[in-house]
Amino acid sequence: MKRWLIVLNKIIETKKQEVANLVLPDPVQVEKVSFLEALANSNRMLSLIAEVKKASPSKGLIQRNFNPVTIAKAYEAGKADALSVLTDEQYFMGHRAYLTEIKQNVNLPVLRKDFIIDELQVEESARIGADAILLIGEVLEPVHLKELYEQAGELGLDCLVEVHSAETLEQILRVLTPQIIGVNNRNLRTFETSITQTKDIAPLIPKDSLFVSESGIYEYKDLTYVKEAGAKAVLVGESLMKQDNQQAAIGNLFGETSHAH
Ligand SMILES: O=P(O)(O)OC[C@@H](O)[C@@H](O)c1c[nH]c2ccccc12
Repeated sequence: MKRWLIVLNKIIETKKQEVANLVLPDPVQVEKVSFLEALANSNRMLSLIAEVKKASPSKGLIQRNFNPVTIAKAYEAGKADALSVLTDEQYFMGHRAYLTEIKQNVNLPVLRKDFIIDELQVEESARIGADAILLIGEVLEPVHLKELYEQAGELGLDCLVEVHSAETLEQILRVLTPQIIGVNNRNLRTFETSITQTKDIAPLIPKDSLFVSESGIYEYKDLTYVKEAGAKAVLVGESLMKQDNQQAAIGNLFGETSHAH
């Protein structure tokens, strides 16, 4: 078996251990900002969730001199609508402290990007200052996903419900109509990435759900492709992170003339 095929299973094993050892931090005092509203009210052709991501299992180290707050501020200056912050330590070199520090320094709503499998992590997300969490359809049983979704709602957190395949989305829609649905263009088991996934799944997205296209978006023509397919927002990490200046990187992606150097 190819090594990458077992990465997702390994990540979930790690998460189970983390949950078993999890000590809930004291809640931080930060201002809540609506993730959903920020995405619904963008001035751009597509709303942008810009991701603070140091490394990943598929790409390795993306940015060497990584300072999460500096990046988040540059994304804010570049007029991102929301941020996604990786908090997984072992596979993405993230940290929950990064999310808290960003919330203390930036006014954009922040999504906690991690592999959430347990109620305790939802509570933790609220305490560290997240405005939203990611729930992954390929990782959670639909009924459990719905429970976590409802718990998040009670804590004032929005959920980005992510799916890769049509089958997963169909199963989820039997029990829940998420307000925000993300199609991950990357298959988390093979790492194969193609934005055609967004177009293929688009007909299944309920009309009242905000449709996000995630991963593998590199240039302006990718934006027009997913917009054409019906997406209202994009989640972009690597292509912004690998450039020197994240503010300019947003301008480059959207084809705006940027004077930032
Ligand atoms: O770096 P990219 O290809 O622009 O992708 C960003 C984001 O979609 C990706 O990091 C992601 C989507 N779903 C995930 C689930 C877990 C970890 C990471 C992810």
